[in-house]
Amino acid sequence: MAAEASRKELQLPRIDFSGVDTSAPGAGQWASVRAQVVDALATFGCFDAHYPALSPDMRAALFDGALGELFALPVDVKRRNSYGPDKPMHGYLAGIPDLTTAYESLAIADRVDPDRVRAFADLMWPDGGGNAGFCETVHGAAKRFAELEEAVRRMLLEGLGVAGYHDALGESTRHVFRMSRYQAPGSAAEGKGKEVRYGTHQDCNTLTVVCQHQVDGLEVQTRGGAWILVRPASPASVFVMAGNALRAWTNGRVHAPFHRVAVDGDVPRYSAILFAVPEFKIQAPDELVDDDHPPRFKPHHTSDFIRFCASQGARHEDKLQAFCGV
Ligand SMILES: O=C(O)CCC(=O)C(=O)O
Ligand SMILES: [Fe+2]
Repeated sequence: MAAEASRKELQLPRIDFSGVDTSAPGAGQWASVRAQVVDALATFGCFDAHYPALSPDMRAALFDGALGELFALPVDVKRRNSYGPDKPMHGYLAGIPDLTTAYESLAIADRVDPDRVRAFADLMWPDGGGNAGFCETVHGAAKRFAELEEAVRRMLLEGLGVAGYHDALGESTRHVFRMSRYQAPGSAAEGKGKEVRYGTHQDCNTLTVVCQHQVDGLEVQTRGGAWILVRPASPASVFVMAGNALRAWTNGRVHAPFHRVAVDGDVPRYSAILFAVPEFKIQAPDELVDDDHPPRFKPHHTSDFIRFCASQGARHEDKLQAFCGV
């Protein structure tokens, strides 16, 4: 019995979005997928999404083309990707004490529209004629990530009986598209083992959509404390995770899992991630607060919480609770 329970816990939910048209909420398999989404986010705070709308061609162009070109740029060029000291965790990241090692990433912030992607490319390739191929690839892929994020958010709010908030939240949600590279430690033959490249943390935002390319490495901790390696269920998989902003806004209905990235072998790992960052005040709606669900977190702004988290480094502790727990 106990063995059965632990086996069950060690399987992360897998949800098939091939029957969902993100531009037609309610149609097709929407209702049955919604039930799975609500259950997965409440229980695990994450799930594998089979999402063929992000096609093999798009993935190949993104990872084999655009990201390779981007990371080949000199570090001083990549450092131009900054949104200022007031917005830590938004632009170029590398070697953050206690958090990342042998890792670097760049991010396009605020929206994933063509203008933002072009502005980013102009910064990286000022003499390169704007790098139209990069822009088309990155915008096309990021849009698909954003469509899935919006559909998942809508499903969750519908499932919790608070769908009326969806449009207002969407209007003040920004998307940050982050492209990451994790250096390979070296092969076992050279005596190298697994190394943590991004330390244990919970995301600060509402929802995160991660696409790992070829090399796995994302590990998620269950509520019970077990660590699970996220293995994409299919080549069309992406991974969806809830962050502390969604946990707080839902008054704890949604779980925000601790996760980390550890890699081994001699092939670098690349991932592309879309973070949905709320600009609205994080305050659980009245419908989600009652005698059975007393308020768990004080109202706050995510930008303040992000600054708090950035000042703490990677520590395996409940930062949301420390920041605004009731
Ligand atoms: O690269 C990944 O798979 C996830 C990295 C991560 O957890 C993050 O950037 O917050
Ligand atoms: Fe994360």
